[in-house]
Amino acid sequence: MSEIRLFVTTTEKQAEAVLDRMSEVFGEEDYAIGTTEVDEKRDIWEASIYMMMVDEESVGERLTEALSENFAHLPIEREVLPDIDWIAKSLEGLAPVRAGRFVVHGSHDRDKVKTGEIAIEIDAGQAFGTGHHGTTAGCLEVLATVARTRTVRNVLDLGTGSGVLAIAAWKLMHVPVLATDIDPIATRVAEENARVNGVVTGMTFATAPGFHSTAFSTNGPFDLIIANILARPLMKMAPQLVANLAPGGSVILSGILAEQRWKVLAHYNGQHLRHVRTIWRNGWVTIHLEK
Ligand SMILES: C[S@@+](CC[C@H](N)C(=O)[O-])C[C@H]1O[C@@H](n2cnc3c(N)ncnc32)[C@H](O)[C@@H]1O
Repeated sequence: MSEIRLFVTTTEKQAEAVLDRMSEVFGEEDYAIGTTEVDEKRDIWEASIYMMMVDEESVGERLTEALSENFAHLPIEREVLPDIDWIAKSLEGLAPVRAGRFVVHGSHDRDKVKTGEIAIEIDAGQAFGTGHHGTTAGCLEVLATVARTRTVRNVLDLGTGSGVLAIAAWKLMHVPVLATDIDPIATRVAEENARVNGVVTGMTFATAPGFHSTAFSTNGPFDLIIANILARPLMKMAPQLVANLAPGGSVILSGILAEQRWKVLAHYNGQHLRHVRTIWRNGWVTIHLEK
């Protein structure tokens, strides 16, 4: 059965206000809600709620009612989230990607893994993260360095997508990993990918926008936090992210365009993190910071 996203498009400030209203009405129920940046320069954001098609009518009516007082001018839009097979088809045949000691490959390329490599099998699917994007590859490269040079007892992968980074961290360090995403489909795909990659224990999954879940206090604070999201939400989340970081812990940030890196660094320096290293891949930067 298809999954549906109902959303409104507005400014960041108003999207946050809509999100608060959605939390008041749907907060106790099992629907994922969240805001997403669409266009940073023009300040266009979406506030969304996700549900299965069977619940769409009742959620739609309650959402219309909830937004009627202060947000009636924002039309409620609808998206049917695409089926796995459709996306998988368009990405079939992708070649394996190598970063640090990792090789991320599809199931059709299992035989291309070389001795000594850490293989992560991810078939292109509904969640971001086949290793082909400069941000994912950048995170894998920095992750390998952090694992070699720092003591890491637990990891948070915020915005896990396909789960590729969480699986990489687990395979490399064999420590508990919390993998979260705002998108319930991603969380589900990540869990399935973890299973395919032989992760049997030690990995926890949660659907949550930002740090809005008890999973963070239950599993944290973390020695390593990886967040490959986008510059704007990363800047906004800086205080919460650092609050969930253990003393001496490392942060790997990505999803940042080269020209945005100074702003992001300024936000994290403001939270007393020290810049360790920045790497570039295809116009994207990945930043390693330390508490
Ligand atoms: C660029 S993808 C990264 C996926 C994977 N970690 C990787 O490196 O390939 C970003 C992911 O972050 C999730 N995301 C975006 N905003 C978020 C938020 N506020 N809280 C949690 N997850 C978020 C998206 O749903 C998406 O799966």
